[in-house]
Amino acid sequence: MQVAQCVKIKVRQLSFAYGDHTVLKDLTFDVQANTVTAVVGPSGQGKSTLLTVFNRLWEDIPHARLAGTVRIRLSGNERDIYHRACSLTELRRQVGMVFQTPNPLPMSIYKNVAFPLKLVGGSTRSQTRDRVKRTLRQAFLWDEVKDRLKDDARALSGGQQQRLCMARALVLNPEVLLLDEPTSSLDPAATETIEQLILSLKTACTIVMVSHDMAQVERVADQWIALREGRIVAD
Ligand SMILES: Nc1ncnc2c1ncn2[C@@H]1O[C@H](COP(=O)(O)OP(=O)(O)OP(=O)(O)O)[C@@H](O)[C@H]1O
Repeated sequence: MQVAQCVKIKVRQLSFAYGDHTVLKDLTFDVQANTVTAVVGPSGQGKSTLLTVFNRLWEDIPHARLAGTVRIRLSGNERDIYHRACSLTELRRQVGMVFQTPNPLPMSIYKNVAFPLKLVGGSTRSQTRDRVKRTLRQAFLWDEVKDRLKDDARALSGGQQQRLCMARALVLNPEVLLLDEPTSSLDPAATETIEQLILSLKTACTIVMVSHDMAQVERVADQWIALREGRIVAD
């Protein structure tokens, strides 16, 4: 059966500047739902900046400004994420992010994944337990940590820490997952596991990832956006 494609993210005439340094210039593109889109290009071209546009993470940076529109289909409705009616808390729940260097919180493996649920509130202890277990399975980590859930998360290997961070981002069921060079600090085996994980997550969410590694992009991405001097180029 053919699954109808729908547009998840609609970017129109997006420009972005830090003070008088314009980093993104007049970008227009769509991201289809349940796909992996890679953002590629040389260093300093605005790839990480573009990711932060999708969850408004840049907004506290002094003198940073954005023009154009970014619409994301969330809970079935297309939303202008910069409209004042769009709640930042809700946006951040639905658009998760994982960074280049794994950043586990200084607490147990279990508590790392349970943390966002605790912040949001409303889950019983057994609901939290079930959700943490399900998410650790989804992040390909359960079998490796099920007997040491109370251990400090910082004792895990780099690859395990990154999968834990993916689990922490996934536990609230985000519709969009932003990954900023998620494997750049990992060895080839850990990288392969994360790539398998990314592919498996396509059924659950739409992924936008920054990568410097074109071989990786070929392996995991359905489309890519190449940035050069702030514009999209066709390579
Ligand atoms: N908070 C900030 N304030 C001012 N300028 C910034 C800020 N963050 C990034 N920049 C500048 O914006 C430009 C784009 O940075 P960005 O990190 O988005 O690029 P990138 O393509 O992700 O780079 P890399 O591949 O090296 O991570 C760079 O010139 C950078 O110095």
